[in-house]
Amino acid sequence: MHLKRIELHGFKSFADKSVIEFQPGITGIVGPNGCGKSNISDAVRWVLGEQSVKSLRGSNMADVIFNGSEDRKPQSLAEVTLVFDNEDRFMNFDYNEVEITRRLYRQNNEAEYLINKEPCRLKDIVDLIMDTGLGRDSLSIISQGNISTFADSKPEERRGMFEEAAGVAKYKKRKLESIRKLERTKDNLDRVEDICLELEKQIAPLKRQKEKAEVYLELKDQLQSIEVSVLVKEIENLSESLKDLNVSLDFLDKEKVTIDGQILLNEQQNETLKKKMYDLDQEVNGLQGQLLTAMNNVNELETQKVEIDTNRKHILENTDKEDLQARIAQMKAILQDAVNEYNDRVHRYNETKEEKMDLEASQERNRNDMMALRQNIENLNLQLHNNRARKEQLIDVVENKSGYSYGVRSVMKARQSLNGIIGVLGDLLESDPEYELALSTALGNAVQFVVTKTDEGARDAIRFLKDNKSGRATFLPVETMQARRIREEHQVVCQNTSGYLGVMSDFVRYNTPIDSVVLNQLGHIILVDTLEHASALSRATFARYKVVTLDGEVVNVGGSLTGGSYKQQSSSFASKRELEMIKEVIESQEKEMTEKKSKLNDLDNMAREISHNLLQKQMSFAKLEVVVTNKKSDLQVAKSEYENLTNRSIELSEIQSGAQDNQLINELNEAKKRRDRLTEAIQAKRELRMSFVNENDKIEETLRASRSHLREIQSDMTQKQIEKAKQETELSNYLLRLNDEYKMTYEYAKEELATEVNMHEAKETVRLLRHKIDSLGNVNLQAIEDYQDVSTRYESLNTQRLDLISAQDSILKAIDEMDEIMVTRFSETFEKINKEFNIVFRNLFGGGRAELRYSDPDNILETGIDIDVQPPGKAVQNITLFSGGEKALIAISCLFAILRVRPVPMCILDEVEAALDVANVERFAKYLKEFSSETQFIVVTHREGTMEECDLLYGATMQQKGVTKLVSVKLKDAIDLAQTA
Ligand SMILES: Nc1ncnc2c1ncn2[C@@H]1O[C@H](COP(=O)(O)OP(=O)(O)OP(=O)(O)O)[C@@H](O)[C@H]1O
Repeated sequence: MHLKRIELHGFKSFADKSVIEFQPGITGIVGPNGCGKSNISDAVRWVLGEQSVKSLRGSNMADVIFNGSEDRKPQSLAEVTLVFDNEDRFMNFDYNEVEITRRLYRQNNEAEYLINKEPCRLKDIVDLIMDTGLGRDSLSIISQGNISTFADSKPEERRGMFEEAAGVAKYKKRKLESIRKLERTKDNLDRVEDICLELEKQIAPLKRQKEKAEVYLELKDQLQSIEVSVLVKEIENLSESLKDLNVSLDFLDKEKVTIDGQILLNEQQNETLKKKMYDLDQEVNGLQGQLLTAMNNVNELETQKVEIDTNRKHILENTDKEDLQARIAQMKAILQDAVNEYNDRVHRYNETKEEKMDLEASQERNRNDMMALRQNIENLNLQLHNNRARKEQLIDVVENKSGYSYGVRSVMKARQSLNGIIGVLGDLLESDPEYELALSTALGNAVQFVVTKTDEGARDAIRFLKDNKSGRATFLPVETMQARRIREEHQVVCQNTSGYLGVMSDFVRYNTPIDSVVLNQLGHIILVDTLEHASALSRATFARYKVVTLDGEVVNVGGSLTGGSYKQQSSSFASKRELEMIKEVIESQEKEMTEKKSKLNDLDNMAREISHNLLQKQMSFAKLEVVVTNKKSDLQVAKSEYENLTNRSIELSEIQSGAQDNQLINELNEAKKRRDRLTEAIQAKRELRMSFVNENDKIEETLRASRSHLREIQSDMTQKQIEKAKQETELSNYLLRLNDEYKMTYEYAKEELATEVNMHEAKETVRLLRHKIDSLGNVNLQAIEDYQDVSTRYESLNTQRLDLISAQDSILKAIDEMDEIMVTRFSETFEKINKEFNIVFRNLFGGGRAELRYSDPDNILETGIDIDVQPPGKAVQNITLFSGGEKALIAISCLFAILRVRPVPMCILDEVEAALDVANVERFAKYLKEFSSETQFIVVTHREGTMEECDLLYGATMQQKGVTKLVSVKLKDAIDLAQTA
């Protein structure tokens, strides 16, 4: 068996589909670093089932898929196929050629495995190659890394290689499977034993319960056969008795209804009588009330009569009629006086009240006026204060020239000592307010120019400023200043231009003779109304003149424009005018203030007067209130006395005429008649009521008899109903027992089972049976069934348990056998390899000796492998103590020793000889050659010595960046290629 070819597509740097053909013997793969040589051994390893991404030099499995290069996009799938020649059936597979394929998709990380293009599982591939020596731990793929770590590995890590060589891997795998099976069997056995134990615990009590239940059922059968008959008989007897009871109850019920009716009738009669008696009582009460009133009336009238008689006698004896009339007349006059006085005081009272209210209103008005006036004065005061402050500011500007420059102020201060100073131009000129802004604009800085009479005066002043370091100023000497004017032709143009108002010098007034100065400064400046007109006029006069507007905008000579808003009106003309104005305002405000203060004084005096008057009025009003009350009471006394006297006069007249007497006697007779009528009516009603009382007594008698009879009937009925309820309960209990205990109806029991029994004996038997059943205690009828179930289950599980024990024994036996085989095979192979190792070592090292050792000789199944070597001329040392090259050579010795004992069909050696010196490389290559008749070698190498022994050489290149391409090369080219590495 040998590897015929590898087909790669999308695997690592093999982006394109590549087919690498191999043949028996040694195939060398050479090429520069990083060109993808080792990716070939990765590909073989991957197809043979490698699952460790670390072994494949990646961080996850998708790293094996071509992930793109500068010019190539990544691939979505990696696929590698190994094609083996199997004509010798070395692989246990009945085909001459065996293709093993592995694929991996990037998108879902899904893997696919195929054997001869048929999908299969990874396990199938692993099983297929298991006995071929191509397994994971075999020597089929050995890299430089394996070689260098061989020496430094722990003894246990080296064991895999020896196991593979001894062919114990499959036993190991089987043993592992057996152990797993054993564990599963043990688990099952434990589970079954647990259940058995549980069931054993249940069986004994269940058996006891079952036996008890069977006794119970037996007794229950006996009981049923007797008790059913007893119950049927009882039910029959009770049914008969209940029938009789129902008949008696019906009869009693009817009788009760009759008596109830009678009682109801009597009660209604009684009620009617009572109602009548009640009505009569009400009527009698009413009549008695009337009688009482009538009797009182009679008494009163009789008393009056006695009083009248006594009074008449007294009056007639004591009263003088003429004297009475004189007193009435006198009293009438007093009364009239009292009325007049009262009315007079009331009138005065009302008048005073109105005056008081008027005064209060005046006081309120006065208060409000004063308050308003005070507020007014305060406001005026504030304005005055502000205006005075502003006046001070303006005086400072206008009179103290604070707005002027230091030089101008110095000159003006010293004007008396200087020669011919007329004044500051701004102070000398005046204009109407509407032209002030324009004038100020027209003058500009010239407003501060100092006008002198002569040139000499100006020079003197300049000298003065200079000498005293008092600033600078500009001087306009009247004597030398030249007038400047608008040319005539331009004057014509101006007059024909709209908005033209005149030449600025025409809009100023001045008292001193300074014509030349005024014309010099203003005679050539034109005044117009608006900026538009100013621009038009400037254009019309070729921008020769300065044109100003009323708002202070300017079109300068040459045509430039100046304008905008002023922060505040600050021209000296305006200040002067404002100062005059503010002085007038202050004067008028001061006058107004004096007037207002005097008015406030008047109001204050008035307030005092009102307060005084109001106090007077309040006091008068309080006095009058008392007087009116007194007068009113005097009037009432006089009135009452007058009325008494007039009443007495009328009374006297009536007594004398006798009218009063006759009327009283008539009234008394009428009252007596009424009293007698009422007494008769009351008597009649009382008699009628008596007859009702007698009738009522009779009905009550009947009622008492009826109620007593009714009570007897009710008591009888209650007895019978209790008896009936008792029997019904018994009956339903019997029926229930039939139903509950024997699951049958009364009809069924009577028809099918009941027999004639001696009730006494039967009841005794029932009692005894029941006693026996009760003494059984709790009975679990389910136990019979449960016992059956549990014991059947127990038997089945017990059988399973025995089967599992026997299976466990078999597995243990098989494991022991496998262990035995593995120990034998391993130790035999180990001994052979050990022998060969010594020989190969001596050949490669040119002498010395080497030995393999078990690290744990007592446990051959798990022992690690230690190596002791003694190169020629050196002491025995452990492998870890040698140089890199020596370690590699020892590892290679071991490799060849294993190959001698257990040749593998194919072996990939990836730069294993890289660390050897030239002489050792040659020895290594010779060994390869020696083994190549039995083993196919694929050698990734950079070493010439190795290349020389190769039967076929491939050069790996990356003509396209990042993509590996393999081409067949001659030895010379191969050496060149390796040298570019
Ligand atoms: N998934 C991948 N896609 C594309 N290129 C990959 C992928 N995995 C590895 N490579 C490339 O493979 C190259 C390494 O290949 P390899 O290790 O086989 O080189 P080498 O010829 O054995 O080098 P040396 O002689 O140095 O051992 C690197 O260039 C790496 O970029």
